[in-house]
Amino acid sequence: MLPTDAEPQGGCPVQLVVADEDEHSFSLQEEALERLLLREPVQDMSVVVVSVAGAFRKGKSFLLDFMLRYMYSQKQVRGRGMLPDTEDEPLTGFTWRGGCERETTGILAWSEVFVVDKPDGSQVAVLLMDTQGAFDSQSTIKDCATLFALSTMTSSVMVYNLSQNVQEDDLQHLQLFTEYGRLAMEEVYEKPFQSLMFLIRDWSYPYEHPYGLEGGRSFLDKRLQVKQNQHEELQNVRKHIHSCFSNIGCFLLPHPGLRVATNPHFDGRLRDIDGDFKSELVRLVPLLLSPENLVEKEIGGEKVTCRDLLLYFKAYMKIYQGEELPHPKSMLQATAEANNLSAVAGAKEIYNRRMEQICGGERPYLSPSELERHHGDLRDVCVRHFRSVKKMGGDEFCRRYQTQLEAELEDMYSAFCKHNDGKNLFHAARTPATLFVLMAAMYVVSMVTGFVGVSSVAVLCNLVMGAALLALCVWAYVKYSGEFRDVGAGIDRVADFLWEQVRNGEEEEEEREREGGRRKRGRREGGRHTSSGNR
Ligand SMILES: Nc1nc2c(ncn2[C@@H]2O[C@H](COP(=O)(O)OP(=O)(O)OP(=O)(O)O)[C@@H](O)[C@H]2O)c(=O)[nH]1
Ligand SMILES: [Mg+2]
Repeated sequence: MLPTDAEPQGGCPVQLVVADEDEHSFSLQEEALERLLLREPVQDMSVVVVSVAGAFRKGKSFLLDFMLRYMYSQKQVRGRGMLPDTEDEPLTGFTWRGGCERETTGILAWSEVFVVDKPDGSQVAVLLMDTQGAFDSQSTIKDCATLFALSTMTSSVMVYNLSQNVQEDDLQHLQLFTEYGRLAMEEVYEKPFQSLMFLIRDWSYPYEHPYGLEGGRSFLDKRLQVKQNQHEELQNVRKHIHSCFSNIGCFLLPHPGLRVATNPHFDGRLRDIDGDFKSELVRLVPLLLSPENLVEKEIGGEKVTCRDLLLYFKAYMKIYQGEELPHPKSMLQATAEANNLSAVAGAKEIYNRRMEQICGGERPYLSPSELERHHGDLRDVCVRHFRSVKKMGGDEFCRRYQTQLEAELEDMYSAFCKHNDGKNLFHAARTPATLFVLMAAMYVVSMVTGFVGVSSVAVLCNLVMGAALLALCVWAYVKYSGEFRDVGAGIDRVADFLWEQVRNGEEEEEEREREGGRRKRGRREGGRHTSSGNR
């Protein structure tokens, strides 16, 4: 048994990842991590990282403190047990407490990295890590996924702490969080993570599956079994979990007794803990931490040293702080988004199909006003269709997608307009016609100015005519061959510009004439009024 003075005196919990509650962001305490991992003699040793993660308020930190006791007991007297001689020793280490509000935030590690001699003679560094509990009322799904994923990615043994049973949603969350972790890993490994230990607390069915590792194995085999006639959704979760971890185990732990669970003054002393719990705990902790069972952290089949772990931590953190990863969402939000997106896609499909029938591919040119009328009608049909599809998320949420749909329909409309314009023969012939008119005008002006003797202007006109002829030839070649399309587009732009100038000139002229006509009519009517008044 562990002597009292072997309690974790020297060490303390060190915050490695700090959670910002308001911003829902995380930051790595690089200095603390460096102090922890870059110290002699552990920095070049292979590292074993044991972390405990799962929902909040389920005794994770409490369990880690027993692991600490075990590590200190190993350090002091080989072969001694993990429980202290005295039954009245309070449990210290990672901060734990009773009550319903969360305690641990971010990720913490124990300040002492333990050096352990393995039976094969090698020395490894053992790091214990505590993680913020998932699903507390202040964290979003993304926060929970980030911490869980970071914990999984950096540990060699991950204890998934569950209460009473393995529910389907426990598996679904594990799937979501590990997928989020896998996404952040640059290289794709067949089995990206190492050991996963399902730890079921307060196991109440020892008559079906006995406490401990063996009972856990038979229970988990049943739970994670992939069956032929199982629904695809259930199969996928199970296959995913099997594909993520190289080694999966399960341990069934009994309830520690009512004093542990409900007494506000319980301070962790063994006297208050049920015998069954203590005897199973003594079997559980060595399974994870005894020298022969230690699992060294590997990434891509390579053992990781403390120094490497520091680099991995920094790299993973950078990815989670960046914007390139998708945001994990709550089940309802993800479903509502999928519903709305599929309704948007359905409405767009209707619009596209009908517009294709009206003005698509082989259909002849349609007047722009007619096209706009069709677009208006169809837009209403599509929006009505979108609204009629049953969707989750509520009115306000759906309105956002309706606005998105309307904007996308306008984009599609402008693409159809362009396509329709392309079928207008006169539109297509605008560039050669403009160039041709330009050439003819330059020819006439050059003839007249040459005749009158202003030869410099005549030469200039000839030059412009030559340039227009060259542009016409190049344009024709581009249209025929489909090469140098940028040059063709440039010529089109110049021709359009000239065309618009001439048209603007004509419109201004017409406007002036109309204005003049109105004034004349006004004067005539004014004259008529005064003459009738005189009469
Ligand atoms: N029912 C039950 N309670 C336990 C068990 N182990 C510890 N507890 C009690 O659970 C309470 C919470 O313990 P913590 O270790 O602080 O829980 P935690 O999971 O770290 O909580 P957060 O840090 O808030 O996520 C304490 O009152 C413990 O006494 C257990 O196996 N079963
Ligand atoms: Mg805790």
